[in-house]
Amino acid sequence: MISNPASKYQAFKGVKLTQRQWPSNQITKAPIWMSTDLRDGNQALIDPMSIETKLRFFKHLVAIGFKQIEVGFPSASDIDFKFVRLLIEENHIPDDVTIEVLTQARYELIERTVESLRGTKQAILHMYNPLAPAFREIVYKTDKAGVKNIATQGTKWVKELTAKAPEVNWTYQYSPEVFSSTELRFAKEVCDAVVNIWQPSRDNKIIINLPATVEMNTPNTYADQIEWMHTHLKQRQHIILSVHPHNDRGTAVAAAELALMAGADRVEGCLFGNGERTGNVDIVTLAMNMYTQGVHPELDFSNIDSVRMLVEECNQLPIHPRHPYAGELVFTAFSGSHQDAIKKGLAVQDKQALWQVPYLPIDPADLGRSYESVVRVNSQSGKGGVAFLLAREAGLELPRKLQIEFSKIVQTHNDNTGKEASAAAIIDLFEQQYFNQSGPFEFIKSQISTLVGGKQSVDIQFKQYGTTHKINGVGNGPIDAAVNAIQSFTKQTIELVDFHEHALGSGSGVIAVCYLELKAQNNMSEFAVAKDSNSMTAAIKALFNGINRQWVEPVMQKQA
Ligand SMILES: CC(=O)SCCNC(=O)CCNC(=O)[C@H](O)C(C)(C)COP(=O)(O)OP(=O)(O)OC[C@H]1O[C@@H](n2cnc3c(N)ncnc32)[C@H](O)[C@@H]1OP(=O)(O)O
Ligand SMILES: CC(C)C(=O)C(=O)O
Repeated sequence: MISNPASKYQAFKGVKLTQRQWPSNQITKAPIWMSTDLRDGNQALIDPMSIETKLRFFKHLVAIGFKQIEVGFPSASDIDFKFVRLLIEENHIPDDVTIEVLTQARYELIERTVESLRGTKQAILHMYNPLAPAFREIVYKTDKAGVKNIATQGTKWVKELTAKAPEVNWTYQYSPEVFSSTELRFAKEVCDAVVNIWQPSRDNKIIINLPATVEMNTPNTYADQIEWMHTHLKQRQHIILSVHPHNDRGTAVAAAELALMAGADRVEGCLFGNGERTGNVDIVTLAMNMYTQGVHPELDFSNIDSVRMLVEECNQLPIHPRHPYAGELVFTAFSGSHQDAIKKGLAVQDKQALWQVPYLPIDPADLGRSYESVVRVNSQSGKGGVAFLLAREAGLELPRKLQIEFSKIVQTHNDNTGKEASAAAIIDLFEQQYFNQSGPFEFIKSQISTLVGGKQSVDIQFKQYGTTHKINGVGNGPIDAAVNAIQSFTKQTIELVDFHEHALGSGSGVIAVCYLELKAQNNMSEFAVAKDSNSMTAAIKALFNGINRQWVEPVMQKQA
């Protein structure tokens, strides 16, 4: 990089609008979408698509709901010519879909383009030529009149040659290529001249497409340019005003959105932003942005993963895991505070109509994504995420203090491995730590009976270091009775701080999970957990798991 970029690059000068309207406007309906995946997208691929791949992609675009699809540049490539013929001859184009093809403003190319479309019901013939100063001077070695003449002469040829194929209902589209860096008054002059030659009407509008062939400045500048054209073009009522933003500065989506606010009726782009250099505007993001504002985009991305897989296969290019709405990781929170907020948000979401889950701008289910990947746990995660996974994957509803206790265990595990802990690994850790707590005591069975006067008596059979013992205790309730029995055997005080239980499963397979908060030797509390088909047995088993934990841990600490 150079120390003074101004010696090499100049700031782009936008149009001066004093009364701009677009900042106060809102997008309230879907635009006309045009997918150029099979043309602009295809021309930017390392290996352009075969006819079979194009057909597969085309069918998917139709299924998504595109009504206008640019299918190629038939005068340039034999594959594209054959593909257009195949679409027409094998009847692949639904009545409500119009195919579009691109051509340069050269007689023989327009002629071949018209030939490719013979016999179709309707078609958009799209002609382009660049108008911008650098192109005039460097590429065409001509002046404004020279490039204007290419546009007007080309339009006359289009008119003449399409008239020879009257079976087709023709729509003409003209693109002043590199509009984004063309003098606005000149772009208008050329577009007005083209419109004047074509003679559109209310029933047969012309498409004037204003490409940001190279994105030159902040999106508000493009919006100003579009609003200026929208308010200055002659015969605006006979024009469909279209935009075609590229993403050189990474702001194509914003540019398209502001352009719609500025008066554009139509957007050309590609799925996931494929296309020349940094790509065309990403129609998926644009559409889903509208959806999250309550405006239906009239495109169906309710199975976003299938669209992503199709596009990856056809383009042979990967889609970034953080790509908006579609990336593998976009609904995943690793960090503790995000997980906590998502967990709380999802817990109350069922009770309300409006989507309001913190950190998730859209319900993954609307895109056919599950909640499975919403929370993943690594060393950045907190108790919320761990508890969320245990609840979702194992049905375990941990009391808050146990969430804190167990998340420290998970944290240590993750710090040691330095890796993400899968849901299965977390469940395994929980099982080892709480359900399968080994130690000197092994619960065998228990029996509870009610004494005269209402007190509870419990008989417990267990092993200690392999020797079977039978004990009895009496208390105000079965757990109290069991605590008394164990205390008199171990000669240690067991202090029960809190008790939680919940059912797990349903029908005849339902079991109880019991969580006991016990006061530990260090005066801190510690949890003991167990499950059983009988809820009281679960509680007594939990007591044994608890004394095993308290017994074993000091020994383990000594060994360590
Ligand atoms: C921004 C965009 O995406 S535009 C679309 C770009 N896509 C493509 O180019 C893919 C398909 N294109 C091709 O395969 C080829 O360009 C073809 C077959 C159409 C033409 O190939 P060639 O005849 O070899 O010409 P080439 O593409 O090199 O074009 C250069 C010539 O066409 C002229 N030209 C370029 N664009 C246009 C245009 N839109 N209208 C009229 N003339 C044009 C140039 O001035 C140049 O003329 P010159 O030879 O007198 O200097
Ligand atoms: C042909 C035009 C619309 C184009 O692809 C561009 O300018 O990027």
